[in-house]
Amino acid sequence: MRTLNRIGQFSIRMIFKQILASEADNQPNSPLPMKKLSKLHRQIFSITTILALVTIVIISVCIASLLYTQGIDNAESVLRNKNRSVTALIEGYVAPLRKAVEYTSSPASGADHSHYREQETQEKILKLFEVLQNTIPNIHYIFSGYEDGSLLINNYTPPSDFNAVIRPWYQAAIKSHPLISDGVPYQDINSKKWLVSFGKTLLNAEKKIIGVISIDAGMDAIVRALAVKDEKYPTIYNFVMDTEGKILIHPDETLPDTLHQEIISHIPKEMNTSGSLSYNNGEHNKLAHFNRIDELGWIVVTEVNLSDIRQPIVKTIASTLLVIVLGSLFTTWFMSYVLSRYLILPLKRLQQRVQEITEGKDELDKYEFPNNEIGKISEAIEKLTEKALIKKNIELKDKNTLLSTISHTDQLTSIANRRKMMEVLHTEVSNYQLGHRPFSVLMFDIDHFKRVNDTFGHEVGDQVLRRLAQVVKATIRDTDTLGRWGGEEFVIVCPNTDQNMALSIAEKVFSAIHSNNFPMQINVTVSLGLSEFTNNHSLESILVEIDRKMYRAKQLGRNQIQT
Ligand SMILES: Nc1nc2c(ncn2[C@@H]2O[C@H](COP(=O)(O)OP(=O)(O)OP(=O)(O)O)[C@@H](O)[C@H]2O)c(=O)[nH]1
Repeated sequence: MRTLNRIGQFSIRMIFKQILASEADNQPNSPLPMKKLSKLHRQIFSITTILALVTIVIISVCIASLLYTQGIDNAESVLRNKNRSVTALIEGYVAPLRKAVEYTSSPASGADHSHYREQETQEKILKLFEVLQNTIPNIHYIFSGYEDGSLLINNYTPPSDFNAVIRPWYQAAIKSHPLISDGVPYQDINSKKWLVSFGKTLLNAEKKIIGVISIDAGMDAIVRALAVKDEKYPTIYNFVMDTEGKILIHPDETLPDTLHQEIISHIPKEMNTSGSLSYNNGEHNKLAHFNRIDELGWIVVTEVNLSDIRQPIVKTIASTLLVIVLGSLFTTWFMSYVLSRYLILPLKRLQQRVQEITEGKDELDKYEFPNNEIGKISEAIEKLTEKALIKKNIELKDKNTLLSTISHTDQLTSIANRRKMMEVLHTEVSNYQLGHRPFSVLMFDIDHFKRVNDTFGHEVGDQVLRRLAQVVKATIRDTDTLGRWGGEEFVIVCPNTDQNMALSIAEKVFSAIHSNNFPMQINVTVSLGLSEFTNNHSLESILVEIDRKMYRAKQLGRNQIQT
């Protein structure tokens, strides 16, 4: 049983492992590791497992009780059949003996026992005994005893003090008068063989008892019948007892005369009854079947240890339950697999893909949803989410671009504003520090711009600022950045540009401004300072330096470049 239990537990553990492992294996198109069970799967799995366990328990209890009842019924039927066959054999064995007793005791036999003292009668009786003994081979002795203590028997001379009247067979027959006595077992003094004796009273014409006729037969055949074993139930055991519960015949060598009161109390008193009973003989719980043969005063009992019956039943129950448990676990695993494959996996996949879409993953891995309602709904939801999100992403990107442009652009001139120019300057300083890439910074301010505003108005002033920005932007290289530093002040950042190249750019700017037609024919000039960034500079110091140079240009009469 223990081994069976261990095998059962091991198998159950293995199947549970398989069930959990199958979750990860069920992802044929899965690019993502799915080590954990999904919440939905866990819920479904626990519900199906609980249902399976409850079903297993209910089915197991039903099957176990059914198998147990059936096992006990089978054992009872085996006991009944065995008991019946032993009873029939005993009855068949003793029937001719009893018939012989009846015959020899009746006047119809031709032997008139009332004249047993006469020589002729004795000869007749002895002849009759001889014939019967030859006819029925089971007869060991056939003899008659008479009220005067004498004995009539072939081939035996009783001792001189022999008194038939006090012999047990004589007493038994007297006790049973007018019927044949019960079968009385006894051990023969000479052969030591166990014999059974049947006797009947002999009557004279006045119906007065004058003696007893007795037939003794060997019990070997009965003992052999009782000794028959059963392969299925090794402890099966037959015996014969009298109505007091005393064992008369059983298959052992000796005949114990122990009392079996515990059985007798269960056996009904009605004549010739049979049935089942269970009892404890002090050592074992027993199941038994009995058959009363009241004409013999015998009860034939066939008993077996209950443990003998229970053992095969328990084995059958255990193996049946193991099959049921394994079957149920396999069904649970299969249901889990099917649910996972066609219901939970697509939903989990949908959840991941929607998450990926919302997290902004550009390209989703290829995944084919199953061809069922869940698959179709999942596909539709995925597409819907994708569309909505792509639209939102585009809108957001546009807005971000716009925001970035606005935050880096000067509103009036549409060139870079001061914040943008600071970023450009920081980048150039970093590049310079990384690879000594030269760069130069130019700063210029419109001369007497206040007068423009004062003379032509602020609107014209704005137009001049816009035009100037256009002109300068068109003049410098694409790699150079022009920005409005503030008011009428502008900055140009020129990467890969040393002092000389910066001067030439400044001159080009000057020339472009001079040759340009500004609104209202205004003559626009600028004062410009420039510097190449060197190891001695920081961003702050170069800005201060070019500002000073620009100021000096103003001081020295404006419309000039200071390097
Ligand atoms: N129309 C217009 N005028 C501006 C703008 N920003 C600054 N200004 C004007 O630019 C003028 C600058 O004057 P100042 O700082 O005195 O310098 P300036 O008149 O150019 O003289 P110098 O720089 O010494 O040659 C002020 O009148 C400002 O109002 C702008 O965005 N639009």
